[in-house]
Amino acid sequence: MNPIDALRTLGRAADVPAPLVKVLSLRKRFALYPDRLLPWRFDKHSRAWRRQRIHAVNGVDLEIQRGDALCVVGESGCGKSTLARLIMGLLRASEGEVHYDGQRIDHLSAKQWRPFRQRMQMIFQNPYASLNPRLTVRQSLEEPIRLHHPGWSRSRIRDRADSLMADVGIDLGWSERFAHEFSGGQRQRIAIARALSVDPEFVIADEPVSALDVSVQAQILNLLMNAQAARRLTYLFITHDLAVVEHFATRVAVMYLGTICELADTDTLFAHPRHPYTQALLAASPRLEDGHVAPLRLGDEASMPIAPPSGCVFRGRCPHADARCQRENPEPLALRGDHQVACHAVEEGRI
Ligand SMILES: Nc1ncnc2c1ncn2[C@@H]1O[C@H](COP(=O)(O)OP(=O)(O)OP(=O)(O)O)[C@@H](O)[C@H]1O
Repeated sequence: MNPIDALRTLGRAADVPAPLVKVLSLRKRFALYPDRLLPWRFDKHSRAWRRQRIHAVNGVDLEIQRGDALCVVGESGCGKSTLARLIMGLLRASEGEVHYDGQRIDHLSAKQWRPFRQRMQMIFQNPYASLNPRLTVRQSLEEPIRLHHPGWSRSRIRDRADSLMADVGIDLGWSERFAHEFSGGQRQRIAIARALSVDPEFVIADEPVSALDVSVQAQILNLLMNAQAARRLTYLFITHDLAVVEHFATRVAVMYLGTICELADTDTLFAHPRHPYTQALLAASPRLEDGHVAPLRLGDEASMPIAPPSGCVFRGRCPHADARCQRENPEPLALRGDHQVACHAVEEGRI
């Protein structure tokens, strides 16, 4: 049985509700030099010519249940945004599958994607990415409503835009202004209103507050949390800020070099992190000055997504790595409840 079929069987056997989003063995490789004809390099270890590619997402399995606020954390370049774009159909996967509400969506055409565009929306770090500078706020909000509800009257569309502005705290008197006339926080409110305008059920927010002042960040996070409660949304939330994770997430996936090394509900992850990388991340976070997690220094030999090493991708920086870690890629190990960790040292009880 191939690994994807094995995962499917596992999913059916478990007595849990069907996930809203399911990702199976997902991989995305980018050409390193897309403009070069021969992006090959001689690998002296395997004594073979290898095509140089960036392994941005390198075998991710993930389930998101309805009502989850799943935060994906990890350092810059570990593949968080690529994972989000693959799920949203903005990028084609090199391998693996994405399922939404029981239907496979990773291979659909643009036309087949259309109903999912209404159900799945994305909020970006830079709201300019989703706001057309030539449209007023009202036009920005009315455009997607009109597109997804072609039968609606002008007054109904207008009423919906008004109520969205009220929901996100944008004064109705400003509805004829353009995006550049607003502050960063207000622009993000408009981008959120635009994403919510089509009544999605699943929202991916890619670092939605990291470009904002700290004082504004909490307001936007509260807005997103209130929207989740009022509209029964499911979130995939990408961030590198652990304070945001603790405030916002119901579950956390920790990513390292294209793979998920640990996944748990938020309380468990902060109270009992098991993967050495998660422990290092938490130790580096100011909130843990009370010595809750022993500080852990990482080795320097960070691996590159261009040539991920054999075995565990974290082994070059891990103080617990041994010969098995060099050889074998660790599979996710189920601990208590929903807690999963991919680490040989944890599996063998060495840490
Ligand atoms: N279109 C692309 N072409 C080539 N390489 C890409 C492309 N998009 C992403 N990458 C590479 O893939 C890897 C993962 O990038 P990605 O943006 O997903 O990481 P990230 O964790 O979201 O980082 P950050 O937090 O800095 O946004 C990086 O090495 C990046 O340079």
